Amino acid sequence: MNKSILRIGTRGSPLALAQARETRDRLLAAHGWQHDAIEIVVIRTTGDMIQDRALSEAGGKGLFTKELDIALADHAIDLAVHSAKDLPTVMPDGIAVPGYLPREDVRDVLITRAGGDLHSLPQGAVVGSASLRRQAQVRKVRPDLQVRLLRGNVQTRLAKVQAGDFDATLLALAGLKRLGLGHLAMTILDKDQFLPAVGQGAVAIAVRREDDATQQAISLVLDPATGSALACERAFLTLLDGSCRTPIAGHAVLHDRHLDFRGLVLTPDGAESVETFASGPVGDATRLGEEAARDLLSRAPQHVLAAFRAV
Ligand SMILES: NCc1[nH]cc(CCC(=O)O)c1CC(=O)O
Repeated sequence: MNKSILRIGTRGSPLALAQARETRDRLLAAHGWQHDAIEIVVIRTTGDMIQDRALSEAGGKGLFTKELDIALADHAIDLAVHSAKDLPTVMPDGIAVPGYLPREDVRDVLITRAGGDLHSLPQGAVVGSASLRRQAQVRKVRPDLQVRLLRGNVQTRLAKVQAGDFDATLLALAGLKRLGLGHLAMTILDKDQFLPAVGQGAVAIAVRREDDATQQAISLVLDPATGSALACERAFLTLLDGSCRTPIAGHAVLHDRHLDFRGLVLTPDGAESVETFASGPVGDATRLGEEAARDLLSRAPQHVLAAFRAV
């Protein structure tokens, strides 16, 4: 056997490392390989170095993937593991995303010191989030709350709530579970009231487009149901999202061979929102997401879409 069969590239955050290890462990189990057949290579990205402003202002999602794309192209790694939520809709030339690990729970959770849901927070309480989608959905439910920028990895955000700098924050349940923090005190937010981000809870694997050997090797751990849901969600986002400056949510669920998709755009203050639904056979995943996006573009008022048109 070769000394190191596959090299997995990842960011160095605890969540990124957990996702890379899950990918490694699934590959080792699926192939019956020895532990040393896969090496994890940590790569620092521009997104990891920016802590002081919203990433949407600093240049968007590619900030978390660029250095990993370069490492793939340079043959420094064979696959890169990403949170699907942080993946740009268009990958650079030569890089492909053949699929995803089985999806974790897609829901958001609310973390507070006292426990409880958004309605239980006192008037004017301070909620921290870096996500325009979460900020807008919080303001929609509770316009009286103060929503402030809170960046950093999951542990940093939890610590800021614990320290009293913020009364609450919102996080993906998937990330907490993958970090082994699924037992923390939290309130799980209903998907109908708090629609997740496109790709939330899914781990994407990127490879060199021409690297058939690696694509063959990872095919054993990819989940087709997650792939179909993500094809629909990402088609929706691709037509709508020129930037990540617009609060946007979208989620597809597969029942048997049938996909149900729901999409949402909001104004940043949450005062207005437009929703869309699409449903059809799983083979039409991409078309369903595109149809949902066109429906929103045709029905949403001009000012709600202003951020899309600006780019
Ligand atoms: N933008 C950061 C990010 N990217 C993916 C996750 C969580 C894991 C997931 O959604 O799969 C998080 C943290 C969070 O939103 O709580």
